[in-house]
Amino acid sequence: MDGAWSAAAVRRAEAQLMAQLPPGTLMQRAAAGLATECARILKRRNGGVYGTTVIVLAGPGDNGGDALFAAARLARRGVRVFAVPVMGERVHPVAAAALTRAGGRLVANPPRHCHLLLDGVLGIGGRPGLPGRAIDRLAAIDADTIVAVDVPSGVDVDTGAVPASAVTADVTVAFGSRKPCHVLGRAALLVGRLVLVDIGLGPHLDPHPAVRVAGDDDLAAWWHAPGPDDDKYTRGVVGVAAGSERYPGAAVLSTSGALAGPSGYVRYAGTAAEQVRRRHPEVVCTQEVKEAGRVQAWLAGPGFGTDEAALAELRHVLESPAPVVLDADALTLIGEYPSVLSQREAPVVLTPHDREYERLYGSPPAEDRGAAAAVLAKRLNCTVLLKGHHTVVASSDGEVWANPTGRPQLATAGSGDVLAGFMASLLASGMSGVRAAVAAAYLHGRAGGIAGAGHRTVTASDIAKALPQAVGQTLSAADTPGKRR
Ligand SMILES: NC(=O)C1=CN([C@@H]2O[C@H](COP(=O)(O)OP(=O)(O)OC[C@H]3O[C@@H](n4cnc5c(N)ncnc54)[C@H](OP(=O)(O)O)[C@@H]3O)[C@@H](O)[C@H]2O)[C@@H](O)CC1
Ligand SMILES: [K+]
Repeated sequence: MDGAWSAAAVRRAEAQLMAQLPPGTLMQRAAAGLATECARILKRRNGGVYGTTVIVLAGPGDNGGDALFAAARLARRGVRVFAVPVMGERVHPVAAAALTRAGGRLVANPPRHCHLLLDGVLGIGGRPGLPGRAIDRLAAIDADTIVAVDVPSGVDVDTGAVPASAVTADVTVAFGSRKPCHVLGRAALLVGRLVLVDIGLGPHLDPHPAVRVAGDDDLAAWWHAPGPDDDKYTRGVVGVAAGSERYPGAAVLSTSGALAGPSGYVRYAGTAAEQVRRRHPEVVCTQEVKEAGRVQAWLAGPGFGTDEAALAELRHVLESPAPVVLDADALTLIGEYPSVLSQREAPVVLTPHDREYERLYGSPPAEDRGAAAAVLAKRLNCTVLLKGHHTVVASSDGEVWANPTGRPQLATAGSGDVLAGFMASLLASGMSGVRAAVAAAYLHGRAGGIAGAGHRTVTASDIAKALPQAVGQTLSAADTPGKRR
């Protein structure tokens, strides 16, 4: 498991490491990594480094220091460097002197165009918002590529909120570890491509990051691969209570998601049985939840309706001792009748988008989306998957996960139905609520990437079809592909 560490946690690790090293070593490691990435970009876009133009927006702290030292390295390779102090004359004095010695210039008025702009205004010491001069300069300079140093300046580093002006980067070169702003909220949209430079901080970082980020190895370790003694029942039976006469497609799509998961058997209960049977002959269909027989996990909600019949079916699902995923209309019903959840002891995963969150919580999610998911999870004693361009999962005891695989193509009608069905299958196979939510978001995002490769347009059915390939790619990429049950 990887993660993102808060500014305070990074500073604690930095202090431990710095105590073992000569002064300035970490900044030189950071600057070397940054200069290497900049040179790579300049070479790719311009065929070479020599003769290109780089402008540095330099703030008053060490973030500006990193940028100036990196720019000095580039100046020594023949780059024309112009550094603009954006907080009066306050710049890192040693780094500024190094740049001048290397042939770079500190100027108030840089050229209007550059091949690469280095955003060294604010790093982990920055408060949200940009100094006025940085805003003016950003507006006046036409840069082919903007590279943010450590974080895009102006964002709230620890929450990913962007309450005021901030830099929009093409590439962010981060030192030592990810920070929450790289993976959460609107800030994550400003990061561009994230490049991590190892400066030796790893062994000194707290083992519990502020935000967790799953990878292929986690997914493979959590995945329940069938063993020789398994049958369709022991692999887990998943029940899907979804769809209605008006919205039969939701039933078809959520069963498609469930069929792509690791469980061995999918039951469908609802009024769209005919459509489900026609599309998926392997699904066993009944009209009502209480006729469905035993399952190891339920999904309730997609296309379900919010009338009395739907509420009665939801109550039947929640009476079951199996874990449940509640999605779409089930969330609206929970918002209206919160007491239906109060007797629940088995795990519940809720999958709200922002409007559904508001129905459940009473106000829209805060810009700190990790905290927003965590407060709802705590209040309702559930796992919460808060959908967005960077989906977040929170457990009721405050664990927060950011999904690294999402992409805008996933915002298509029915995509959430597929996600919810797939997640229910993971739960039925024996995964915990949090892991099922994290794994489902991860693989669904990857499936969206496969389905949308080459800028193809993507439908929810395409995502469902791509899920088995996403599972295959993820398990094959990991060191230990799936554990035996
Ligand atoms: N940690 C590590 O392991 C390593 C860290 N390294 C680097 O150090 C960076 C952190 O540097 P840092 O601590 O000097 O803080 P930084 O972000 O440059 O700015 C603080 C200054 O900005 C000011 N200021 C703040 N907000 C403002 C605002 N909104 N508008 C205007 N001004 C504002 C604030 O002034 P104040 O207002 O508080 O007087 C203060 O002077 C880190 O991101 C990384 O790049 C690497 O070199 C090596 C390893
Ligand atoms: K920055």
